[in-house]
Amino acid sequence: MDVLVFGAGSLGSLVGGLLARQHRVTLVGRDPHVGTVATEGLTVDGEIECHVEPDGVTAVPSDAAPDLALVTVKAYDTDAAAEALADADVGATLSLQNGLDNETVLADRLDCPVLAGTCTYGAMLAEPGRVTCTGVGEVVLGPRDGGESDPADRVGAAFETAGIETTVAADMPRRIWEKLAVNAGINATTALARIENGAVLSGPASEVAAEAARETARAAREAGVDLADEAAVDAVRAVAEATADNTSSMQQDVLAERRTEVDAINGAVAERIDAPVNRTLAGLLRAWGRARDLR
Ligand SMILES: NC(=O)C1=CN([C@@H]2O[C@H](COP(=O)(O)OP(=O)(O)OC[C@H]3O[C@@H](n4cnc5c(N)ncnc54)[C@H](OP(=O)(O)O)[C@@H]3O)[C@@H](O)[C@H]2O)C=CC1
Ligand SMILES: CC(C)(CO)C(=O)C(=O)O
Repeated sequence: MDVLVFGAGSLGSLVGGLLARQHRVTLVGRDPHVGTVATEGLTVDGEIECHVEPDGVTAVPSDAAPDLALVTVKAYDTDAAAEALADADVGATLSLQNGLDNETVLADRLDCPVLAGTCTYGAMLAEPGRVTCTGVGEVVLGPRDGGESDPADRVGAAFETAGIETTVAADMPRRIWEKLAVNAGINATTALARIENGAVLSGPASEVAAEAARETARAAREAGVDLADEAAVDAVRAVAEATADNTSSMQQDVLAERRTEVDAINGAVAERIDAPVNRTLAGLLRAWGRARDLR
């Protein structure tokens, strides 16, 4: 399969690097990283180790015709990704991003099937040309409106062939909302309180995280997706237990004074329903970002 990864930072470099063990891969990202990849190849280390030689470029080539475009930019860059891919002859697009509405933004602009995905692999770009796998997880992908499709089956098989743990699922809307509940519960809470993920399992942060997840479940049901409050809260607890020592991505962003994905997570819930906890979490993080001119 010919794969173009749009947004070769941490996750895109890891998944693109793993795919490059079996497929033709082009990483679209920033220099000096993609320049190093183009000249010296890409090293994956940490929980998976390999060295591969994908192409590395800073823009979508004008003659690009990939079977798959994998979108791994931060949620606030999805519009730009859609714009950059619009003129390419793409067979199918898959988002592995966190947050809501990424697939809708891509589908509105692109003339190809858009697949939804979730990913629990952990990745960190260590230096130009080297990405660290911080956790082996799973990719779940499928049609963005649910059900089955040939493109989803083909992409799932291509991921499996490359040794990526993959499930092709017929219920992506529910899975996307459940992942959103996890991120809504854990990310902003841990970023604002400066605590590790496990600290939402008990004590004062646990009710904040649980209520943010319940509100997300309510927004899911309003959108026609069957996600029970308790399922959302259980998902938060399961991920917080499994990642107890992790610093969430949003806390890492705050500590590094980078823009966060709060608009696509808590902000997306508060936009859809009256959700006081998500509204408050989003408001505080937006205020923090505004004070630092990050958006
Ligand atoms: N890292 C992880 O372990 C996981 C991440 N995710 C999700 O995956 C998504 C990506 O996360 P992550 O990989 O950590 O983010 P990164 O910021 O590391 O990667 C995104 C990369 O895309 C680049 N980029 C953005 N716009 C363009 C453009 N127009 N042209 C070329 N390159 C561009 C960014 O460059 P620049 O910063 O210079 O704009 C950055 O290098 C997020 O939604 C995240 O929540 C999900 C599961 C795990
Ligand atoms: C699952 C979790 C909360 C793990 O840290 C995550 O996705 C993130 O930090 O963005």
